[in-house]
Amino acid sequence: MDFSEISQRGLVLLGAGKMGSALLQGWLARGLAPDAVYAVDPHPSDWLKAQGVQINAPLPADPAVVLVAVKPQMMGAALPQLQSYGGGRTLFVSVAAGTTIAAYEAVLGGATPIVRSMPNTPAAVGRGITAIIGNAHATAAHVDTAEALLSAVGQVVRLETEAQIDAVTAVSGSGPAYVFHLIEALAAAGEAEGLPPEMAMQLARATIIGAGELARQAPESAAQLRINVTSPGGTTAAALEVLMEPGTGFPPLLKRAVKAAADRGRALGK
Ligand SMILES: NC(=O)C1=CN([C@@H]2O[C@H](COP(=O)(O)OP(=O)(O)OC[C@H]3O[C@@H](n4cnc5c(N)ncnc54)[C@H](OP(=O)(O)O)[C@@H]3O)[C@@H](O)[C@H]2O)C=CC1
Ligand SMILES: O=C(O)[C@@H]1CCC=N1
Repeated sequence: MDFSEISQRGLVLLGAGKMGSALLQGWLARGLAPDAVYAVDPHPSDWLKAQGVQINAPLPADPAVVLVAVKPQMMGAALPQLQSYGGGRTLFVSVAAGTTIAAYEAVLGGATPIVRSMPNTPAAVGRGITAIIGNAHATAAHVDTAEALLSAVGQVVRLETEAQIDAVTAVSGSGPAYVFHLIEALAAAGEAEGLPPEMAMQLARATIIGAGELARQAPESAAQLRINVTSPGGTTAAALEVLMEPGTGFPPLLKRAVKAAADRGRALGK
């Protein structure tokens, strides 16, 4: 990405926790000058302090971008300090779950260019996926800038409507937690079948990583990759009979889980 405008005008990073830091790491790796970044965070981490960015310093008058990465619950306290940037040349990019574009516009003014996004934590290793949607005042160039910033940590998809973001949050935003829980549950099941705990965890972790990498590289669909593991009358078929059981298997369970997450996202937005 060409960071020249951000280098000249600066980027304010509001909240340098897990997500803010993952993004910052991606930008710095792509060549953004550290001193163009103004991080605002009440408790800067040692990692942040070592990056050479400005931390809780006086903010620039006309930053190119404000990236909002505080928890939705902190938004009410955090956002008003940036109100003076509203309605001007500054692009706001939000990664917060549940905070709507309308909520930003209520604080910053309707004429503010805003891109709402939903990334996920694999961004920390450059393998995230982020969905983005701009408000009426976000030009194509603004959305391109947001996409460039977010693609520093992985893939980016563009949404057609803001309403889709609650489903995105429930699938890919929260999704890494489901996969980590799958590792935990698979390891525990291996222990129950007699494996030592450490070995069960090693096997479960390597299996999720290996299957994920195969899903990334292989041209086949996920369904075909599943079929490739499944010998007729074999062990996988026995397990899949349980996991694909109507009413109790993975599909209805994940449907309930994803719906709960999407409902929570919608509730946070009220
Ligand atoms: N974690 C995830 O998987 C994902 C998170 N998100 C979204 O990203 C946002 C951040 O989440 P995450 O990084 O996990 O949370 P973190 O708690 O790790 O980061 C939030 C940071 O904001 C800081 N903070 C609190 N109050 C203020 C303030 N007034 N001004 C500036 N900074 C402040 C916090 O400091 P302190 O801890 O000291 O209070 C913390 O360092 C959330 O809105 C979440 O919805 C989106 C996608 C995925
Ligand atoms: O749990 C949350 O609310 C955030 C949003 C997606 C992942 N973490």
